Amino acid sequence: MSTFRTIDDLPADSRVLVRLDLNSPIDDGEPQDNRRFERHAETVRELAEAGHRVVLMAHQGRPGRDDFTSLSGHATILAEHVGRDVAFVADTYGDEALAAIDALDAGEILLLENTRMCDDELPEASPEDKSQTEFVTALAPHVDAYVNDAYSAAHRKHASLVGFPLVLPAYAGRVMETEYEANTAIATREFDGPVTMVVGGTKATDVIGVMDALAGKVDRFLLGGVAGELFLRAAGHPVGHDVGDMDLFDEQWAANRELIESVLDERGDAIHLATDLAYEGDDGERAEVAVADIDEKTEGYLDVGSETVAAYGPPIRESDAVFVKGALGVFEDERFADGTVGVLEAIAETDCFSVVGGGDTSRAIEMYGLDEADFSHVSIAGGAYIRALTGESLPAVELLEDAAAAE
Ligand SMILES: Nc1ncnc2c1ncn2[C@@H]1O[C@H](COP(=O)(O)OP(=O)(O)O)[C@@H](O)[C@H]1O
Ligand SMILES: O=C(OP(=O)(O)O)[C@H](O)COP(=O)(O)O
Repeated sequence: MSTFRTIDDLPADSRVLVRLDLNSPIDDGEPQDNRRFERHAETVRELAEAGHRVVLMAHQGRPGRDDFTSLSGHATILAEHVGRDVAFVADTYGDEALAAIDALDAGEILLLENTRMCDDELPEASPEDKSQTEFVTALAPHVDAYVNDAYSAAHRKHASLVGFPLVLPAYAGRVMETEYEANTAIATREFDGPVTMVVGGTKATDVIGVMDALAGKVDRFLLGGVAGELFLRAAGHPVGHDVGDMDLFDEQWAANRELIESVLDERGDAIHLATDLAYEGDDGERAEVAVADIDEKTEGYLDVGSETVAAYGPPIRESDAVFVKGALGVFEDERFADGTVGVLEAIAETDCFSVVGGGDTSRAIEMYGLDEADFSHVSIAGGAYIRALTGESLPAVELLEDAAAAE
């Protein structure tokens, strides 16, 4: 269990500054509703119903990228989930923001503008340095307490995450509590039987490092997605090359080749690779090929094949714990969802401890009519989740623990 102070410990009638992670897919300039809104709404509603004055901070995208937008649309979506008005002010810590904070009544909710629109937020620096930025010194006197609910951003040393806990009493929100407990389970929990990790997705560079770090804790890895093809390539199969204007494989192969080869060499018996792959045939339908029959890379493979899906079922059913990071195929296209849905269905049928992580992968659960209740935890974190799996501590989480210990 964590040693946080939680929102249960807040003094009555507090003016609270709450850090959420509402970072979302942006389509046509508009944020798309997703699990992050639904989960954070619980913390926000509880604070407002308790009579606190609630000031929210969050980020969206990064300067220079297409997904770097204002949070005004986020306020609308969040309000629907909370069931209360969420006011928005297009300012981070200037006079307009401070006046709006001061004007809040008990139970009212205000969302400030994208924290990354303020220069003090982004460069990573120590909590001490961040606590002395104008962003933090301007906002802190206008509130009584700081609540961090943004577990999924807790690996970043940004002002809104690490600056405030040094100058305000700091508490964990409900999402922080539940994500922390479930995601650190693999580092702290002992399992009686085998532990399996399903590894896929596109961010191979992230997960291959995690596979190496978890080698002593995970009994078997079931591979698919981009990482799966890179391991097949290391095993001598001509797959895992970029076709056309793809940019998923070659760069990640160059960056990780040595690590992949050494993980395969040392832990080969624990690593299950696809024996067949799926691609788009000439008729536009799903086609499959046995890996052993692939002589040269001409196709872009978009899923593991049906023989592989069938082979991944038994190890999942025998497991005491299963952790998923990344999809086994391009599940957004129904033709290539078999691998991802197949492993999620196998997990849902067992009563093992299971965590499904990653914003993208977890979307497959509702897309294909699976029941979230059949998994122990569906995480809204990606980068923070895989760091936690290795036992790496997250700076913003550490500060909450320090705040509780110093009480
Ligand atoms: N073979 C593949 N080729 C291209 N994309 C893939 C492949 N397999 C899986 N994907 C994509 O990986 C995405 C999820 O990857 P990633 O971002 O690493 O995971 P998450 O967001 O769950 O943390 C999915 O949206 C899926 O379309
Ligand atoms: O969405 C996030 O991370 P994730 O994609 O790893 O889940 C967090 O909001 C962190 O965002 P960042 O990776 O732009 O710092």
